[in-house]
Amino acid sequence: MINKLIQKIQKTNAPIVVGLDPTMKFVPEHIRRAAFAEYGETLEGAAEAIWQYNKGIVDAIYDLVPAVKPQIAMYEQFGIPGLIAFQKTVNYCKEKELVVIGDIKRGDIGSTSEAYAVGHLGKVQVGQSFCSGFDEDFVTVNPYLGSDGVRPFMNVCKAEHKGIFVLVKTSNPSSGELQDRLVSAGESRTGGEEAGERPVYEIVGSQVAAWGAECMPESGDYSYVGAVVGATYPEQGRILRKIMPRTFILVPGYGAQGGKGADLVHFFNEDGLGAIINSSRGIIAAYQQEKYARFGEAGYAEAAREAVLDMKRDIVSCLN
Ligand SMILES: O=C(O)c1cc(=O)[nH]c(=O)n1[C@@H]1O[C@H](COP(=O)(O)O)[C@@H](O)[C@H]1O
Repeated sequence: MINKLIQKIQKTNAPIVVGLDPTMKFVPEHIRRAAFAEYGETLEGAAEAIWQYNKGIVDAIYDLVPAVKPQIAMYEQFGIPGLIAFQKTVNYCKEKELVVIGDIKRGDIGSTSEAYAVGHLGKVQVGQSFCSGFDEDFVTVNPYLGSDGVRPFMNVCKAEHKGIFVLVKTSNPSSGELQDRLVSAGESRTGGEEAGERPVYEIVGSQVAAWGAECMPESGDYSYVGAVVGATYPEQGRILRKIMPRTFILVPGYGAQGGKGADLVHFFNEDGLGAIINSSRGIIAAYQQEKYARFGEAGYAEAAREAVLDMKRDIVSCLN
């Protein structure tokens, strides 16, 4: 799957993921009205509204980008109907040949991680049969529990030719509270600060590179164990790019969180690959920004398409 993602990035010339993070306040009035007329102001009505909204966006952008990233919390807030909307969204994006990154941020003790991995990337045994659960192509993984929390995902990826992105340095304002802490690492930091101490995110990055070395596809330069590093921390991105040369980096934080094309250059390798940039609200709710207000609510999908084209111009011009 990592090679499919790379081929699609090359074909579209757009190292971009559109984040499908719907909330009711983004869904245009005409979609909400139709969904509530059919299902009432219920969880079913809300789930129908976000599914129809997503479908409009996917139809408008699927030819421009290689991948989408539905964030499962945005669907879980609507309970079981929301999860059905998540499943419909994953299936529809796959029909459109998009690579689907399920943003689930899971990670637990080994036996529980195995269930997460099977449910989202693999097949669960039901009697003599094996059935797919959500069946995304990649998922995001939280490494806080260590190797036995991550290996079940690696094992399922190996069997199913799928992939993961492991949180290394997250984009949020307080990510440094824990992730930037200097801890004893038993080796000196390159560039030499205090010998034997490294920030936690560097240690996690080294660990991700080691997991990744065990998970190289039969051909190709990049592992199917990737990393998540926020666009809001370009300096850490530059350091991590060096620590994890064969790791593909998923970079959230562009747009709504303040990341810009110019911040992203060092997330990429010399081959022009190695990173894929996510924007969610900046694309799917573009029509609510002054810049795209001319599209109006009814034109929300066209506004999303225009925002993808602008993002692509920004990133490609900075890379060139
Ligand atoms: O794993 C992620 O995707 C993720 C990691 C991170 O460090 N920061 C981060 O924002 N994300 C996700 O990326 C998306 C960013 O959304 P926007 O800020 O609207 O572009 C959300 O779905 C977040 O959950």
